[in-house]
Amino acid sequence: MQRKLAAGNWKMNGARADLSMIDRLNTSHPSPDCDILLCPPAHLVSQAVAQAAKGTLKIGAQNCHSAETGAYTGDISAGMFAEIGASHVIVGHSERREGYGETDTDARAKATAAQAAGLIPIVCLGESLSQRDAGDALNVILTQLAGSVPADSEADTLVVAYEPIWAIGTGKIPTMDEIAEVHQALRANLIDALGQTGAAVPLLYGGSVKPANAAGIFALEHVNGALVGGASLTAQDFSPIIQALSDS
Ligand SMILES: O=C(CO)COP(=O)(O)O
Repeated sequence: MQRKLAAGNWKMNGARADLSMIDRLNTSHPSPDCDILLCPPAHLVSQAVAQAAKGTLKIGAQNCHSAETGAYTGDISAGMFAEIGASHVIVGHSERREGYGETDTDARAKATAAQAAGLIPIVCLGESLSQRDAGDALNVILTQLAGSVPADSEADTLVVAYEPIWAIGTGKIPTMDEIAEVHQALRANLIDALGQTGAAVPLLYGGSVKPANAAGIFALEHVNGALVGGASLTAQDFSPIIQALSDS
């Protein structure tokens, strides 16, 4: 069985005071097969780890460099995030692919570096609206999967997140059939590539996940959790999503 994961990506939002929501999330008790993760901006990771230490909530980073150390002004390596207590790192997010020209090769290099440092990479994939309208969504997503996932991943060293670009921050989500079709294809391809490991890799859906639509999404086969942006910024919105996943 796959572990479930409710992951919050704060993106470039949040201040120290907002870390108080960690105490509220840590008092929720999801089912034992369900993990909760918050990925605040880099400057808050260390303090978030300290604040989360009393409970089971995990803290991750939103990006890392693929090198261990070196002359990369402004960058932070996976090992550095591991040293301060992070457990996961998001790689290949569409906002990195679109805004910084990151490729599948970059995403795989970062994921490989994360695994080497003991972090679990959350590898993000997703099509644009024009790619979906052209009937190319599955092809795009499976090409990204093949190019972005490290070949020697294990079930407990990899998470894959399907995030259609047009659903991020828009309030629009694909139909349940569309999400199910993509997750089914991701599962089949991961099994082809990784054998039984591929059957156990957690698959997340991301893009406008809200308290109102979470239960329907989590009821789908091969959806093992969510990567949540806007609705992870407050405990009021994130808690019911965690509860829906725990109950699924
Ligand atoms: O990009 C996302 C998470 O990584 C999704 O963001 P929203 O939940 O705000 O649509």
